Amino acid sequence: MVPSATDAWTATLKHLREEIPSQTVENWLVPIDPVSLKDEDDGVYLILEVPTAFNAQYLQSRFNNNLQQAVSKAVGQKTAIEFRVAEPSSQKTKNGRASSDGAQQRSSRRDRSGTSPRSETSGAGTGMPTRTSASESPSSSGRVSESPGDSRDLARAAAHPGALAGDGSPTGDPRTRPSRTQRGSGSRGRSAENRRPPAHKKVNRPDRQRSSRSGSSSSSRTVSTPPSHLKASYTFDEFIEGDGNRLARSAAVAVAESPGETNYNPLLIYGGVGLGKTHLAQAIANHALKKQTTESVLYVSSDRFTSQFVRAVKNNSIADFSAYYRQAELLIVDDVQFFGGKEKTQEEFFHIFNDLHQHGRQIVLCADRPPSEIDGIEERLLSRFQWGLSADIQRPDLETRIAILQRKASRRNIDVDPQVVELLAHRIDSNIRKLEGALNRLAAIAQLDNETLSMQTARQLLHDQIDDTSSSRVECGSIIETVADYYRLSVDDLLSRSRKREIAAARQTAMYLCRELTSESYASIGSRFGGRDHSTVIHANKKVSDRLDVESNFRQEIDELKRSIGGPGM
Ligand SMILES: Nc1ncnc2c1ncn2[C@@H]1O[C@H](COP(=O)(O)OP(=O)(O)OP(=O)(O)O)[C@@H](O)[C@H]1O
Repeated sequence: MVPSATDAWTATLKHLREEIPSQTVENWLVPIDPVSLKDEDDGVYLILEVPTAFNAQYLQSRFNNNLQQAVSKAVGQKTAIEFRVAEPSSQKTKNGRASSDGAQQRSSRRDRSGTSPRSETSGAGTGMPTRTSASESPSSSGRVSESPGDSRDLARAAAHPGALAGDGSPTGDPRTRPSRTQRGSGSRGRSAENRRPPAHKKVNRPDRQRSSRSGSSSSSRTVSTPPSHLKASYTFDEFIEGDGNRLARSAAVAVAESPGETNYNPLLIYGGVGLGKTHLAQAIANHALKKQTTESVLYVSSDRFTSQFVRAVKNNSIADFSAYYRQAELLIVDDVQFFGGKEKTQEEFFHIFNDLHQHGRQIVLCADRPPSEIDGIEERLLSRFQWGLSADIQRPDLETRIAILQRKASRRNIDVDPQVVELLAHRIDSNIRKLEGALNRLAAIAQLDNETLSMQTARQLLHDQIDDTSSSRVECGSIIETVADYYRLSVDDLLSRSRKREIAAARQTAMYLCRELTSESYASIGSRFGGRDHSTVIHANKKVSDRLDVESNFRQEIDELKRSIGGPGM
């Protein structure tokens, strides 16, 4: 006769409190829910529900023996532990704290032994069986079904002070961290850690053993719900390739296929606002998780990383924080420019970066500008950002913008006239998010009116959009003045018939900006430029769009001009 799961767990906690620092018990063990205690043919099992896959891994790697001994003592006979990861709906927040965290963790384990997930191995030094189990059955590939953690992992790790304090070296220490599952049999290893192979070549590191992260020989598995805050739609398939993003995209695919094994480590993706950096970064994560090319992925924004770090400092739980990130096999940090000026956060990130990099873990970074232009980042960190591959994403050309719009429209079942797509793509060329927003708005209006998207509705929308976002309505007159001033020309020059190269170029720029920043039609803009025909304005618009696609200096000029002009979205 075995006791109830609750009684067994209460007694277990009592025993554990004698061996493990109380703060650690509070942080890592008290949140566990005893689900059931089963007396089965092959032994007794205590099934424990943990908030995240990370908790299960951590407990296994740190307290395997203590847990087994304490549980067996509490139950009065040899008892194995089975971890289950709570469904998100049943996940609780400790102390009523809302758990919304940006970090995300997923781990996967391969059942290299081919044994059933229920087969146990002896816990080290105890002779006791241990298993981490799940509600899923193993995949047919033989990989033991895997556990994407949820986004709350670090919140729990970092928000629970002292989880590691005083109980040994942090799990993040590479010397104590369990190594990774062996991927293949051969190890054509590099002889020196710092020797870098040519791009795309796989790096086989002798030090990269892929054994169970838990550090035990257990064929255990941990399963939880799918990653909650990676956008499922952010995949490579949904990312339209164009000249402006080809390099970044193919590097991202290479990294997702073989995290840590290409020369692109770190992979830094940079580019202007709304051009698809996050999409690409999350596509790496989604692909790696789907194809199981890695065992754990952490995706976090630099802001969240910073706030977690600050909280960890406050709670005296830096070791938790550090251990958490050092567990990642693929770490993606978005918007690293926001590390600027945050010295302590940078220092912590520097050490995490070094540790991960040294151990062949993949790092992906996103920034809204090239590393050399990121202010307030220490030189040593900046140079690491540029260690692997820096790939920029440029504004998509017209064809790419059209293809993106068509894809987005078809995914949302929006019936849209190709002419409307083209109109949108012409009008909004600097930010895909804006482009998508305009399409969505058009679709919503069309749905309300129960009609397909017509050119008229589209024009109206674009007109509205400019009015909505504009705090001060931009006039063609002020655009012409600003552009003339910027290029050290006179307004008369711009309005003249002069074909001098610099004047013609400035005039086209001014026409383009009039079209972009005001709601005026081509014809009306033409009339403002000394009574020119609307086809001249269309031509100017095209010329400028083409230059924007290929000339980065010119893009900067346009950005500066837009800032000087002010108006919508500036
Ligand atoms: N090449 C592309 N193909 C399909 N969709 C794209 C592409 N580029 C961007 N998008 C879409 O544009 C939107 C904005 O992209 P995303 O958030 O990745 O931009 P970002 O560069 O990270 O922006 P920010 O600098 O504001 O963080 C997303 O919905 C994304 O799917």
